[in-house]
Amino acid sequence: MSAILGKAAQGVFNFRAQCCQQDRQSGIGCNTNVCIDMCNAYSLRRKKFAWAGLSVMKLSTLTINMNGMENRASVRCTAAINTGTISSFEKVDFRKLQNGSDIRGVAVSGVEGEPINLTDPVAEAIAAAFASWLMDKRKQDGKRLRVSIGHDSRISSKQMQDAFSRGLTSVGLNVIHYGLASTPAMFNSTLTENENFFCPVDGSIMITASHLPYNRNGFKFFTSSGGLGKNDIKDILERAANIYEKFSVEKLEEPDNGVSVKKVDYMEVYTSDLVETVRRSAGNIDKPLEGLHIVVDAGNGAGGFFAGKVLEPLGASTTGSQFLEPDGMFPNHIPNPENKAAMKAIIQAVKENDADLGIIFDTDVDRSAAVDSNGNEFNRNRLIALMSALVLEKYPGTTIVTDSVTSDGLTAFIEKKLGGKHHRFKRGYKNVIDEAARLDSIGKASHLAIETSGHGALKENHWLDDGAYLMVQVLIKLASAKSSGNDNGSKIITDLVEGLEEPGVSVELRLKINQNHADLGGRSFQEYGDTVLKHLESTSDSDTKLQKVPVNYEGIRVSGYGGWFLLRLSLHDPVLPLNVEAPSNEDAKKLGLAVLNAVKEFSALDTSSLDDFLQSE
Ligand SMILES: O=P(O)(O)OC[C@H]1O[C@H](O)[C@H](O)[C@@H](O)[C@@H]1O
Repeated sequence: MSAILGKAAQGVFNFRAQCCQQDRQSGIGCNTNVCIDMCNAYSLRRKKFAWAGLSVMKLSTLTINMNGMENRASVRCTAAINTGTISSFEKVDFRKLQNGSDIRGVAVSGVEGEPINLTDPVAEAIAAAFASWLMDKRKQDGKRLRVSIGHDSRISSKQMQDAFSRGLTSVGLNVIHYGLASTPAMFNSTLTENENFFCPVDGSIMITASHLPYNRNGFKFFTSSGGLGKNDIKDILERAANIYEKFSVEKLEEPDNGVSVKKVDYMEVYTSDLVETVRRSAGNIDKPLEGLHIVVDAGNGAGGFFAGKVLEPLGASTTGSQFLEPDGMFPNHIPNPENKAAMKAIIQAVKENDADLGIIFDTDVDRSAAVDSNGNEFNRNRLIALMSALVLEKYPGTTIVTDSVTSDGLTAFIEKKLGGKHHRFKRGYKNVIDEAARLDSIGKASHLAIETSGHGALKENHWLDDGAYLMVQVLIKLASAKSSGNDNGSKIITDLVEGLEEPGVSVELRLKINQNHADLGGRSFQEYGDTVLKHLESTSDSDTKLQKVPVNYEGIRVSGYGGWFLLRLSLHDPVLPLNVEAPSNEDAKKLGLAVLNAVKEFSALDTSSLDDFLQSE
């Protein structure tokens, strides 16, 4: 199989190399968007493409139509055309595309210092590599594997989708396009039993870079066992680098692979499942949210469906919902519930519309947050407290697994008020989910894995990391309160987090490690960061005002001055994020100063954000 894979993958790349070579010769410049259409014409209709006849005018038309951007301002179309101009076969360090358990890169030019590294050939190589990984994992029983592809609203997503599709079909996999979709829906498609929608698929890809700026893009991969982990991604990128290396060596051969490429509206299936879940839990009432006013803010990402396809069928009014239309330039605010401007926008929408509830999603809808009718946020610790309360009503005593930056007040709330157990683990949604599943599998019942970032997964939902499903839990609570005669809007939700102690001050400062600094002395930034952390640990041990937290899974977490700090290594960046929580600014500064005194001798560490915090009023 791998021989076929190599051959087929080379076929596509050789053809693309020819396209782009002719492109250069014609003096037009290598426009990747045009190559897309040629290669589709080639691999799907198996016809050779006549390059010479394209005029510059036609190039633009093709690009605009292919990007599905007909309705956008012309300035954006121009941006997209420019972004397609790349030198396709430059050397690429595939390892650099790994971002934890995701792949992320720059897909659009125009941002200084951020050259494109997610070109079409790179995406095709990754697709072919994913296919080979999947074929190794699955027993095929002679059946052709099928893979679903969805994408968020980014301006490069459609282009990436087409490149990915070519990479998969080139090695003989069937492909089903979902178009605009959410990350959780893509995972769901590996579980759905519905042949009308070609489900379940053997594997699934979401094209997204979550909340990152418009010029980035990336891939998340799923099988029915869940999202791929770090090691799988490393494996796929190594395979992709090999595939990429080999092209332009052999002559083009037409793969006789008889693949099918289909398009279905899978979001229809996913959203009707969510609707049915609420109806069922509310006692099979058709419109259990009738009379409630709920506004949604999708930040122009992929989450706009939640208003029209989930809330309205359930009877809620969604007037005043905002930024539901996809726009990959994200003109209103960053689609990220951790972003202050985003939260401000949804709070304002709730207040202006006198709504009962506000719901906000990130770009690809694996994260969410809510706002009650008074504008109180259910975000970060408060979101975890709310979800813990809902989950512990159903599963008393269960363990809630969270990331490492959660507050002491949250632990007290989960354990003392709700009667559950709090297992504060590491940052990273995949880490949190895997840990909850692991605990559960060894008999320590765990039903919720959730991060302060808004990622959350329930055991009952296959540990699927789904911002929409979290909000469905809130809707179920509102619906069942309504059906039992409690018509107080979101008050029932607000009451659930009563008693959660919140810190007076909570800050996150990100201390950068300058990788080119002589103080690293040949060490990696991880090694350097570890040395900083060890030093902080020993200075904290000798400070009588500070106590190291006994159970801690990442970085150095220390209690003192009525609060705590955590210094740890970022999952992705050469950065040591520092979280500090304390009853007052004064106490927070004492904690910050303890950190500064310990780390200031490390000259490659940029402590300016901590200095600024300590000097602030
Ligand atoms: O370690 P950091 O740089 O703070 O990033 C950590 C965060 O990275 C991404 O946003 C992941 O989606 C989160 O699950 C994770 O918690």
